Amino acid sequence: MATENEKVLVGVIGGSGLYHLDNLTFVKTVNPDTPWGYPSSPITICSLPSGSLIAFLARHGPHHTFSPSTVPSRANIAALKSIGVRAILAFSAVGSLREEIAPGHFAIPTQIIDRTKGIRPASFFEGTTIVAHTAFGDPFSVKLVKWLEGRVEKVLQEEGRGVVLHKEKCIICMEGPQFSTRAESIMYRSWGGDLINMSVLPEAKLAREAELSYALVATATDYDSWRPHSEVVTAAEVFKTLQSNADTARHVAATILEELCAATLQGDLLSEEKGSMQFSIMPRSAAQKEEDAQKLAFVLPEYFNSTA
Ligand SMILES: CSC[C@H]1O[C@H](OP(=O)(O)O)[C@H](O)[C@@H]1O
Ligand SMILES: Nc1ncnc2[nH]cnc12
Repeated sequence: MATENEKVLVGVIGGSGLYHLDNLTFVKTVNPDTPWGYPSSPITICSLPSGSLIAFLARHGPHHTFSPSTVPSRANIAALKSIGVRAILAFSAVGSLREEIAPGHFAIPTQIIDRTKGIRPASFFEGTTIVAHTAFGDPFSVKLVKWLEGRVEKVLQEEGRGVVLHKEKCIICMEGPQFSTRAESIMYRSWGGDLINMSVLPEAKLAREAELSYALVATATDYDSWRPHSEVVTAAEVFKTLQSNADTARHVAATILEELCAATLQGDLLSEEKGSMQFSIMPRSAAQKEEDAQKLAFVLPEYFNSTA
């Protein structure tokens, strides 16, 4: 029986350039076989100085072999939940759609515009006989975002490299793998987009379905392609800031994870998501297949009793 300290309540998802964390003691790796397959990388369990455990998962795999469209997000989220994770701190390399968000700056978005093309499985209920409609008006955990804003800003200020944190921003999630055209980039700005990436969806949707608190720390690598007299975004441009952003992200994680584990253990950050699916799942009918309920029990044991 795991003690409170041994529970892995916090998961970190690393994006492009962020394939490991620093200043943690390696405990073990686990690779849960979920009804949606294996996660993109084995999950590394590490301990913090207090003994609290965290789980780290590389979104694109340890050797970056999954493109944004092929990341097995259902397996990733289900695997994290299955080992006890309740709150996810995700990192992502993003393009900036605003002059004031310079490459090297960080942002914690509060809204998302979905420009993926429907080719990524985006629901645990997809392909089953069970229907659910999940609230997603606030796509990130409001409490976790608020909790992070002050802390991440403080770490960045103390670090002294002038990394600015932007708050209350809207992120466009595009399909990729190609970057946007100039016309698309300009259109996204007119829609109110501030940031752009290829990875926050369906990750955030699935975290919500799994009743996990989820927030994103977006690390700006480029200005995308909207600036009239500038070059368009290229991978080479992104790579210029990817490494230093990842170093800063590791520093942020190393500084706040201890307190994040404690807050998660106390349940302070989880109250919005916990129980949120109760009225999202359409009432049981005889037409719902038992095998589907068993599959969903892996990620939502609260509502589906597994008889497997
Ligand atoms: C390497 S540029 C495009 C790529 O970078 C971002 O990945 P992640 O969100 O995992 O950091 C972006 O979403 C694209 O997937
Ligand atoms: N400009 C951009 N568009 C989409 N995803 C990105 N990730 C980093 N920069 C990006």
